[in-house]
Amino acid sequence: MPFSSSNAPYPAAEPLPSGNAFSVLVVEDQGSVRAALVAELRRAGVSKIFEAPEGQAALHLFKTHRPDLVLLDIKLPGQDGYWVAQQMRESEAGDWTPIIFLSGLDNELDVWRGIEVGGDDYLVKPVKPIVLMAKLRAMRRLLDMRRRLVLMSAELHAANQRLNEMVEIDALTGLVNRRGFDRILHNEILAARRDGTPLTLMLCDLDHFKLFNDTSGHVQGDACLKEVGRLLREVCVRPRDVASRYGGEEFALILPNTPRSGAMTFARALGQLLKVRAIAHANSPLGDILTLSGGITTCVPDDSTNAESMIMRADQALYAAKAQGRNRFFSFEMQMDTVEQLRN
Ligand SMILES: Nc1nc2c(ncn2[C@@H]2O[C@H](COP(=O)(O)OP(=O)(O)OP(=O)(O)O)[C@@H](O)[C@H]2O)c(=O)[nH]1
Repeated sequence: MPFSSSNAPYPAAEPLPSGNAFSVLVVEDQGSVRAALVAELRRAGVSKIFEAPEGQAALHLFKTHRPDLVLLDIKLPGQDGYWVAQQMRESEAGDWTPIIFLSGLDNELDVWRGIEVGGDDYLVKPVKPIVLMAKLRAMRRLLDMRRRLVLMSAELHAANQRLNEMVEIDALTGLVNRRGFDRILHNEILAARRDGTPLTLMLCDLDHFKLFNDTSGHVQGDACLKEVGRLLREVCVRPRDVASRYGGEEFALILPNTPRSGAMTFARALGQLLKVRAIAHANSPLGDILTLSGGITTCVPDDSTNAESMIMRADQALYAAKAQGRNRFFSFEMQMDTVEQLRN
């Protein structure tokens, strides 16, 4: 008798909790045993049941329908249940479907081998309906728990990504903040070193911005910074150009694959755009509109180049631009060339 009907000492097998549909693949070569299992599963409320008499058909059904649980006989014509279980596990790639082995063999070595090849439990035939139901319930509980975990982990991953984006964005201007700037500059130095291409870093500082705040107030000052942010985003037309807010009224532009001449053209275009936009700066000693000064450094990075050294050079050039009267851009390397020429 393949399926035990005597369950007198046990309470009646209760159906599975209703809710999400639950599907089971029954792999059993003996038609009568299979029919008995299927009938019992139906009684238990299993909504979808797939049947296979041997391994290849079972694998095909498994891959096509991805059932929630597999009841798998060990002795099958052709490849045995151990092999089938192994193939199922390999085809899942990170996923998990509970597999319960069914066999008339009740020796411990079979249990060990079944679990070893990826089985989750083992039932000795004839199977009592109440035991089958208990196992189904337990597996379903595990499956539900796993699905919740997978969902939670996907949500956590998405939240982490959002958080990462948020912490690299400056709240006022919407530009990349200092943290993002540090990361991107570091990566671009590595990329430019690898590709042997010129990288430009430009530090820009608004001229007499303290005066702007003192005259127009902080709210207007903030609006002005926002407008400058928009403008910088506009001039960064290449996909890898990055405009960032480096500090209070300081901005930094990372311009990959941009040589010295290109950097100067870029700086001129930026100055021109700022002039056209004509943001009022009533008390500026330089005129009645907002201006900025910039320090530029350009290099094909070598092993000694790092973010600190590039920032230092751009900062030095910016200092010179301020000292020479503001509303201008200085290139660190061009200054060096000039110093070199004066020495000769
Ligand atoms: N409204 C506003 N002002 C800011 C913000 N961050 C920095 N500032 C102001 O920017 C001003 C910078 O002043 P300074 O460093 O003296 O520079 P400056 O007046 O622009 O003079 P130069 O750079 O030498 O031309 C200060 O008044 C800061 O308070 C901000 O987020 N909002």
